[in-house]
Amino acid sequence: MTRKRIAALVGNPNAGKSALFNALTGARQKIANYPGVTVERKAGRLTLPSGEPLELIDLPGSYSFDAASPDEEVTRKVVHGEFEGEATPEVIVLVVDAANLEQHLVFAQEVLELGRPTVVALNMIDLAERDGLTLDPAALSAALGVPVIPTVAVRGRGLQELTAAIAEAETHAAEDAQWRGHVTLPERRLVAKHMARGATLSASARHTIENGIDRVLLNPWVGPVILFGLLFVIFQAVFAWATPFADALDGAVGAISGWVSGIMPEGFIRDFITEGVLAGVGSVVVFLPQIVILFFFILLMEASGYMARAAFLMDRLMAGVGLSGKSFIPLLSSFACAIPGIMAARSIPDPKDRLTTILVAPLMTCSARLPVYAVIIAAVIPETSVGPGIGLQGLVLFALYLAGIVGALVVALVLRNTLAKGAASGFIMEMPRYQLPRIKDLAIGLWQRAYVFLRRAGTIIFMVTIALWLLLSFPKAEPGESQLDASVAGMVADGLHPVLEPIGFNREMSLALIPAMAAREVAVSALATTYAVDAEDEDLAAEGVTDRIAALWSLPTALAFLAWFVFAPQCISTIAVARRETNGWKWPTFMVVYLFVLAYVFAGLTFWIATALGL
Ligand SMILES: Nc1nc2c(ncn2[C@@H]2O[C@H](COP(=O)(O)OP(=O)(O)OP(=O)(O)O)[C@@H](O)[C@H]2O)c(=O)[nH]1
Ligand SMILES: [Mg+2]
Repeated sequence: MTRKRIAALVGNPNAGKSALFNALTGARQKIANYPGVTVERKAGRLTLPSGEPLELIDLPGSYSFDAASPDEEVTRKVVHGEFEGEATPEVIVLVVDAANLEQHLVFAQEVLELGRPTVVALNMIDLAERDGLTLDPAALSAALGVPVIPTVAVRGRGLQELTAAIAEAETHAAEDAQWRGHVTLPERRLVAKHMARGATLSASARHTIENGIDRVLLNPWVGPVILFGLLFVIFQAVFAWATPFADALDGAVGAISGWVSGIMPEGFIRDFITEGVLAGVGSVVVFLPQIVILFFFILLMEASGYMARAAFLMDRLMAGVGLSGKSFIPLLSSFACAIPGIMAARSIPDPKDRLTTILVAPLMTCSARLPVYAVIIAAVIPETSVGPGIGLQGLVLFALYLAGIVGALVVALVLRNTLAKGAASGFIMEMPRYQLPRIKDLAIGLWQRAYVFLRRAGTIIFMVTIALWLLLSFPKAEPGESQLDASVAGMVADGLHPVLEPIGFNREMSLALIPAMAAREVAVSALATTYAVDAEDEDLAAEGVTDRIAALWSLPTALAFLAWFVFAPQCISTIAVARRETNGWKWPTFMVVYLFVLAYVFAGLTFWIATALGL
């Protein structure tokens, strides 16, 4: 048996490599309309026309083999066969953006100089047409000395031809190796210019609309206002739009719980289902609508091309704290989850910039905090409006996100002047073209996020909540004694509570913090389960966690809890990823310590100030 052949997708960032990879292998790698989306190598399987399988590798985008950033380093290593545990790819699929040909042909020359069997995918032909360009693939093929296949990755156009060419390329290795290029960058640029011209049959300028939009969105005064307004709308929407759906889900969970109580005899199993599964896990699942709405906006920003504009707008602010717009995208990705955010920092060339970005990424409000914020806000912040269309709850949510952002900027400023000293590096990022998001991509993206959220609820959140429920349920309380007091969990809470009491935390909150280290949402399910187990009668047990918090917590206590969650490093996976990305325990340890200190101090300040103000 012969070894499976390998082909690698290589090209500039944002050329559509991952889109092609997905289309060819049926994978679901992340694609988005800004440079630097893929930061790791990913392998998939492609079946050639002969029926033979081929391993296709998706790689991070690169401007040159003189790797500047860790993600480009991966590309260089894989292509040169220096990547551990992987053979050198036989075929290179060079992906170039048809609408950006001149720019993409610079790196293309470097790739062709390797003299390997290469096939060029002239991708984004549709965008080139939109821009009024008519290209001549045959002319380009003649100039490059390798086959050129026009493709539209996102519509599946040209895939068969590309697959056939990949199969062919393997058998014509020697013939393809005729390219002998130029060595210096200015020379390559000149060659790229000539080749792009030679491959362009006609060009009519149709850039005006795009430039017009950018004149507004990138305007130094108007641009930030629009960005800020957009973020504001997002957090209003998270509350306003989600409410009917969240209420419906909440009602459904309550109804199921009532039904189970009705048909099942009293006892261990019934309590397990109602107090552990439904009250606990159910209290997290009801936040699905909020999560979906948040991701709807994030995906929209990613797909349209606005993300890179936002990075550009933020560059000046970021430079003020010693970072650059390059850090903005990893930080904004951390709104979803700090893990991909920290990994996205691989596209930052400067090691100290990158380290600082990794260390502050957990301060950005990840989506796992959303259920925690939402439950506390719903319980203690009145549902009033403070202006036309501006709800107080959405405003508080916005303020919490803002607190995380400001915290990250301040910490970055301190780090850049102490531990990770250095001047702000320049910011160069190409602006991707605007695209209308495709409904199908959006739907798949939302489905994936919803699935991730529900899978978390069904696995880690479920298991941790059940473990906590067991600890809460035993030993059984004597008559007249509260179940929380009697249980093992109660004893643990008693141990931790003295440390947290000065900053206004009650016993249930202290207890909830421990399992929440596994996943932040568990703070909600832990509180819900604690209150369900500890409820003295059926009526109390039927109340949701929001009502119980509203009844039992003072406003300063609730605000202190929110402040804690803005800063606390409540997530073990993030710590693990930080270890992997910084190659050691030193920086993750530092990260955990500084975040806990900030959490304690700010929760305390919030509690004391709120109490002093008589809230
Ligand atoms: N109109 C159009 N859009 C495309 C095409 N191929 C990809 N895109 C879009 O272009 C953007 C970039 O695609 P990706 O596949 O993420 O690009 P990439 O080369 O993997 O980028 P990096 O991972 O950052 O190096 C996404 O928004 C895609 O939806 C195409 O043929 N036509
Ligand atoms: Mg990619």
